Amino acid sequence: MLRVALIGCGAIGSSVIELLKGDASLAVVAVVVPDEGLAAAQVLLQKLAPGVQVASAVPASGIDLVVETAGHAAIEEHVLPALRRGTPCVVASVGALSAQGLAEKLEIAAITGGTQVQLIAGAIGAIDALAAARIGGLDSVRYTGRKPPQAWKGTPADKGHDLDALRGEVVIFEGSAREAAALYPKNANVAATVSLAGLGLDRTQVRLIADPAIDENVHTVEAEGAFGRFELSMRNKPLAANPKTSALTVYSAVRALRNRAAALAI
Ligand SMILES: NC(=O)C1=CN([C@@H]2O[C@H](COP(=O)(O)OP(=O)(O)OC[C@H]3O[C@@H](n4cnc5c(N)ncnc54)[C@H](OP(=O)(O)O)[C@@H]3O)[C@@H](O)[C@H]2O)C=CC1
Ligand SMILES: O=C([O-])CC(=O)C(=O)O
Repeated sequence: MLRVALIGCGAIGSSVIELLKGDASLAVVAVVVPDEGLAAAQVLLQKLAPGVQVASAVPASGIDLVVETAGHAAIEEHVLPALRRGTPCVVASVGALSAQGLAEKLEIAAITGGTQVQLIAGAIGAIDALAAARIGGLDSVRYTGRKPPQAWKGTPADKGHDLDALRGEVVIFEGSAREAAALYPKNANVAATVSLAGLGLDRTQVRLIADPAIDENVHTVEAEGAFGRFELSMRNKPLAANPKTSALTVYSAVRALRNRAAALAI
């Protein structure tokens, strides 16, 4: 049985706990939240997963696997120390790697601990195909993230647009994956994931769109290279608890955890 520490207990984290209930090969034994969120998390977890330890740091012992579902800041704060101690980590906030030097820090921490950090595919598919295509050489990769206006609230998109009054689609960002992930840390993790699997953070073109005509999170990837070309379009259902986040991200995290425990993984 793998003992899991979960960082973050919001929309993704609480759904992961629900899905892992009764799993014979994995048990969430600790949940890490910020100091100021400890009391609220304790109340929530008493109902959701009684007996789980609630803490403001990953316990230094008794943890076989860490999964981050918290946000960019949690990588420096919790993932790096866990890796240095030798605990493997699964990361959802892939956009954090848009900060200069963080990918290298993660690699060094994992090497120091003799372990591995895994970046999950999250809300997007075809990461395996893209990463394989990169080996033959890629010419161009374009990613478009299209979400309903409410998903862009609390982001820089608020400044230029009255999101409640949009009548048609608006391109709220156009630029590199690095800029997108840094400016939209809760909405452009997929941009970072696509870029890290493909042409890199600076050469991957990204467009982010607020579209009042949709109620799904629509992700499109167009890639071209020596392998040929592909176009992927995903229409993801958002989580009720957070319209910025697609439900598929939860399933992707659970898949990554179950694969760690499985004798045969796909
Ligand atoms: N790879 C992908 O495809 C996707 C990745 N994501 C990433 O997942 C993250 C979580 O998403 P979601 O669950 O919807 O977000 P929520 O805002 O619903 O939940 C975030 C949780 O993390 C906690 N938290 C925040 N900062 C820290 C920290 N430094 N240490 C520990 N806990 C922390 C929050 O606590 P409190 O409420 O007390 O602040 C809250 O419990 C997003 O921020 C995004 O980076 C999201 C969607 C897709
Ligand atoms: O969940 C999604 O649809 C994608 C998302 O928020 C992100 O890329 O950060």
